[in-house]
Amino acid sequence: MTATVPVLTIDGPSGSGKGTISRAVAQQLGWHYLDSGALYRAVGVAAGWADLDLDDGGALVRCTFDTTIAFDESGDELRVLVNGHDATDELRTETAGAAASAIAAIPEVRAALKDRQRAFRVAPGLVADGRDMGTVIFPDAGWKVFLTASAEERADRRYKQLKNKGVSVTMDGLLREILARDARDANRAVAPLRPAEDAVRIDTTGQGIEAVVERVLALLPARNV
Ligand SMILES: Nc1ncnc2c1ncn2[C@@H]1O[C@H](COP(=O)(O)OP(=O)(O)OP(=O)(O)O)[C@@H](O)[C@H]1O
Ligand SMILES: Nc1ccn([C@H]2C[C@H](O)[C@@H](COP(=O)(O)O)O2)c(=O)n1
Repeated sequence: MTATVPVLTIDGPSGSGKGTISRAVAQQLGWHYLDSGALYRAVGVAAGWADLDLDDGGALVRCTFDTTIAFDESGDELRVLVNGHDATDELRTETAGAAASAIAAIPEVRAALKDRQRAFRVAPGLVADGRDMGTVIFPDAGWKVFLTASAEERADRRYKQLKNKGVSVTMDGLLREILARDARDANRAVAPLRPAEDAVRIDTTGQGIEAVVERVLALLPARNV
């Protein structure tokens, strides 16, 4: 019975630290981890490979059904295979993020990915990160967190992350992209980015990663629930 498997959801805007915090918390708990954004990014990348138009909703829905997405957790880093190809690095680009955000506004795409996300709810537990984990995918989750940080700090985090990878970017450009993605994710008609009513909101502006991990872990009364 999957509904009895405990779930912690961590939603929030781009760069709020969802992935970093979720992975660390899942590791400490020994739980599984769902990076739901990777599914939307994978469809975006597959659509790019097939040269699909991001305005062609029908083709994007078919692409969602046709795209195979597999997570390989055997190494140090989580690898994502899209249609059998390791697309991990391509998935993390700003282009893939923007495509994912556009595709994610199509209700049929969201519906097609629902069961794939719920299938991650496997014992001993799941930490799920995204935009609608607490509101739509796992509304019965035992713990819900909504992470935020100022747009400037999120752009700064992304700047440092990309610079470390040798990617040439500007702060102004990143800030613009973050604000545009926030607006698209929060204003779409279906499953918009917003905190669940019962989510604990944590503003991570000026807070280090370890402090945020501890705050999230402290929400779970017994850490081996
Ligand atoms: N509390 C924090 N303080 C400082 N840096 C952080 C913090 N949380 C995350 N970071 C850093 O910010 C960058 C972005 O974090 P992360 O990828 O986890 O964000 P995200 O919310 O999952 O973003 P996206 O939705 O775009 O995938 C990473 O380089 C990460 O190390
Ligand atoms: N649960 C989710 C997860 C992601 N998306 C969309 C919107 C995001 O801008 C894009 C990329 O997500 P990220 O990898 O940055 O977390 O995918 C969504 O609509 N719902």
